[in-house]
Formats: sequence, C-alpha cells, structure tokens
Amino acid sequence: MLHTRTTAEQRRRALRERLATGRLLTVPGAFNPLSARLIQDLGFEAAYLSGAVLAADLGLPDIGLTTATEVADRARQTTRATDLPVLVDADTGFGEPMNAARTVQLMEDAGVAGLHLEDQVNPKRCGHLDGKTVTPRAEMVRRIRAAVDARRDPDFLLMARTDARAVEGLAAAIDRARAYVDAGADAVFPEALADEAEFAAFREAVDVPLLANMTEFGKGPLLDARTLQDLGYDIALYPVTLLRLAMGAAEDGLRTLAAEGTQSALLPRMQTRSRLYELLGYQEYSAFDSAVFDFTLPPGT
Ligand SMILES: C[C@](O)(C(=O)O)[C@H](CC(=O)O)C(=O)O
Ligand SMILES: [Mg+2]
Repeated sequence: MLHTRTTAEQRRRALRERLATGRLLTVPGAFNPLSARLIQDLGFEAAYLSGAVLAADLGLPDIGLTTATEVADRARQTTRATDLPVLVDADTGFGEPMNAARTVQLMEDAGVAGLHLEDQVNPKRCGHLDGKTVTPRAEMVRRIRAAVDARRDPDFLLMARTDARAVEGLAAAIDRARAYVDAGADAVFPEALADEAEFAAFREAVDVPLLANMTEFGKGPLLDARTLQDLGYDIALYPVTLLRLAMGAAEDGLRTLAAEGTQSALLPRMQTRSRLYELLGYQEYSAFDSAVFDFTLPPGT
C-alpha cells in the first residue's frame, strides 16, 4: 500500500550486489514518482532521477538552475513510490566541495542508492551541449573526497561523471576518471563519448563499474544492450527516454483533441483506469478496509 517494503540500506546493498554480477543493468529515468513504480512493475532493477528531466518538469533548461533541496525533495518522493534502488543526478554537487558533501547527506536522507557528481564548473549545462567548461582536475578531486567523507552508509554509491571528453579530449577524460577513482569514486560516468571505440578505450583504462549514457538526440551513438554488455559496461542509462515518450504522446494527443473536439480516437493509446489502479495498488487499499472505499470497474476500462 502506501509504504514500500525495503529500507534504503537494503536497496543500496541490492544495487551493489547487482553491479557485482557483471551483467548490464538497464536503468530508465523516472519522470515522476508514478513512472518509477511503472519501471519497477515492468521488471527493471533500478531507476534514475535525471537532472535534465527534473529541470524540464519545472519548465527550466538543464543549466544548473535547480537546487540541491529541490532534487532531494523529488528524490524522496520517488523513493517512497518504489522499492528499486534510485540513482540520482546530483549535477556538480550544487556548489563548492562542501556543498557536494551536504548533497550526499541530503540524498542519503532521501533514501536514494547513489548519485553522480560531474566535473563541470558551476553553473553546469547538459553534457551534450557545446561550450562546456570543466573544473581543474584537483577541484573535482576535492569534490569527490568531500563526498566520500560525508557518506555515512558505505553502500551508498558515489559515481564520478567526467564531461572532459568534449572539452579536453579522450585521453584527458580517461586520466581524470582514474584520478577520480583514486579519490574514492565507486563508479564512473564518461559523458558524451563519440563512438564505440571510445567506449572500449574507457573500459580498457578504468577498473570500476562504468555507466553508458544512452540519451537520445545527443552527441553519442545509441548502442544496444548486447553491444554495451560486450563492451563490458555495467549500467545502460536511459535518462530522458520516458519523458520524451510521454511528452511526444501528450503533444500528439493535444493536437488530436484540438482538431477533433473529442479524445475518443485516443483511447486505445491511453493507459486504462484499471491499469492505473493496478499500478497504484487500489485493490490492496480496498482489501485493507473496504469500509473506506470499494470499487468495481466496467469491463474494458
Ligand atoms: C544524463 C543527464 O545528465 C540528465 O540530466 O539526465 C543529461 C541527459 C540529456 O540531457 O540528454 C546529460 O547527458 O547531460
Ligand atoms: Mg544531468
């Protein structure tokens, strides 16, 4: 019902154990808490909270306008709706290394399983935009060390993202990733790699779990799960996929409604009331106390 069944510690452990299997973990981004539940219901084993999606959800571009507490609030809402481990996009850590430290504790308190911090300067921008600027390597190392020191649950996953590929080239990005691992990062997110050979080079050079960002309409190729598994990647991330699908469907639907004056033609594309109720667990609430409410649904709804 209202509650989930696992603790934050159990989910963090589950994510660690899942990563240790060496099998590719496919992680879709939830665009709201309900979609996190859908991700769980369809058998995925982790969900992502994207900075780009949260910003877009608020009608903002992904240029560092959202705050640590806004992200933590959404994270808490999300972890209440699913038992899956949730990985959170913590951008640059929202300021100085001490802000990154506070961000780690906020996210631990929000029940998430891990986060990634990137080496862009503040304010950051989407990793697939041009004109990014990265911090000096030593600054990012301080950011990571501060995050590691702040972490209270050793299973909380701290992932370092480097945006250096697009700024300083592949070799520099790899050097940075190694330095970030030495500083205590548990996993690495190499952003905006150009092709499969670059994915392979990164794998060759770095010893910790690696995340492949399969975001659409970006700078990199969309590699399928088999290819990523063969390349030795650990996480395939689909950060904005569900939002793009949902917004595409919403836009089409609005056009149809405006043109036809009724939504009737759209019904086959809609999630039905019964499917929504199934996802929300209505039956369980009703079984708990049918005096509170009961319901029957007409067939086909
Ligand atoms: C992964 C990412 O950081 C995100 O916020 O989801 C974005 C995704 C995107 O803008 O497509 C990024 O790659 O910077
Ligand atoms: Mg982001």
